[in-house]
Amino acid sequence: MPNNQFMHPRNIYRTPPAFKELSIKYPEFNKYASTGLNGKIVFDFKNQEGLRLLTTILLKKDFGLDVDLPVGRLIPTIPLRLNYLLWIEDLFNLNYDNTKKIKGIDIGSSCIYPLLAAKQFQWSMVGTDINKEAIKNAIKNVEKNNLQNLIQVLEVSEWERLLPVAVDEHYDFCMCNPPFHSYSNLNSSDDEANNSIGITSEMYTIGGEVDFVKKMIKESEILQNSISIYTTMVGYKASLDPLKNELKAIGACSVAEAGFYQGRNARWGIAWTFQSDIKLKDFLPNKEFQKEKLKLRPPVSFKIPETYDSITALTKLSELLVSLKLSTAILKSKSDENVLYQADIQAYENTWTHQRRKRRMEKRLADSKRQKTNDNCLHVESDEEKVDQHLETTVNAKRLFSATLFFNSLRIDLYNAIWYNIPLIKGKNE
Ligand SMILES: C[S@@+](CC[C@H](N)C(=O)[O-])C[C@H]1O[C@@H](n2cnc3c(N)ncnc32)[C@H](O)[C@@H]1O
Repeated sequence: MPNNQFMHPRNIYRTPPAFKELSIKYPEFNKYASTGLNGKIVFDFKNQEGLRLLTTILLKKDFGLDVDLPVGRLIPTIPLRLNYLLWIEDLFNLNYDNTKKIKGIDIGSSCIYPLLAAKQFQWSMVGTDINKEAIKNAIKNVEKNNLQNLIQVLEVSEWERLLPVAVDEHYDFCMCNPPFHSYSNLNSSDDEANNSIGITSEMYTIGGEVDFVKKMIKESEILQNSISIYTTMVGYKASLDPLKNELKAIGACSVAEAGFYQGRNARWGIAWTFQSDIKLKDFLPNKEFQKEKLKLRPPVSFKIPETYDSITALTKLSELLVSLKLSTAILKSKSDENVLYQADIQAYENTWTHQRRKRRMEKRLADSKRQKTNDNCLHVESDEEKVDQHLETTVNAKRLFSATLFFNSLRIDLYNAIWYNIPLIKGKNE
């Protein structure tokens, strides 16, 4: 699973679940799994029924929680829930010793956060929701797990976030996984909204998550120290800036942010406090990784046509780098006879986004020309396309990169960006 190295260091799902073990222990799991040619169990993550089953199995196996996840409702991905909870735990570790009894509020609760928080950390939680069905399911799951002593479930009105719960009582924290999307996106082309599974009130709210959290911020301004640490998750990174501006405007003492990465999915967190004695800390594993990325990113290899000698391969690759406007500084080491070519590559602008589409268009054009001229170099283009695809996926977040390219008649290593395998065929120029 990509992105797992960005999970919270204490997240048990940094090591993906052992599907083989699950398939033996839970025979019903096999309905959604198959054995690949390499003997590995492949799970169908796109199947909602399968995903629901996997989530219930993991909750049982890893947390001793017996949870009913109703059909048609949001299926809570546990690695994400843990990433968020573990960041909150980090914030407590910064401020309190581990004997402190923690009391928190979860706004918008199918009860997954309170269940995990109570079971894993023994925090006592109040879970609120506006949806009667969600409340009913939450209560059922709390009772099923005998956690009534730690979890209370409350129905609240759509217009409120924290006030009804925290007005007369102090809480150590609050958390929230708000409906991300705005009703104006209902039936729109927003992929994120369209791909989410759940009922409308789980996913949509007036003004989207920014307005939802702004209301929470407004209430926090009234409540001040009634809650020591306010936190929320957001589904869009772009929501962080308007929320941080809002927090600045109301004079929050300190603000921190977090990145929750799991599988191919990312979410963000924001925390604030009005207490000057409370310390907050960012959790931005991706940013840390950006600093370290040149050391960490594993190379990816691509085969190039067997008919290429190393000079041809190098020429093709150089053409590609030039077309991507990458600056290439040749660093050929004279001392090492095996090194034919060594270069330092820098990107100053994002020229690779949509390269695949551009290539496809160019290929189509070239194909139609080729039909006329009966040219036979189709193979070469498709390999270049592969390199493009890789560059596109590797550096897709408009991330500029620097890479070192070595060429020694065996392979070209674009360290941290690409690993280009060159077969050992000596050309007549070598
Ligand atoms: C994205 S779901 C999150 C559910 C659960 N916390 C999770 O992480 O799986 C958002 C939830 O917020 C609830 N909700 C919407 N407006 C609310 C409000 N004003 N107060 C409390 N809950 C609300 C919805 O009914 C829904 O259950």
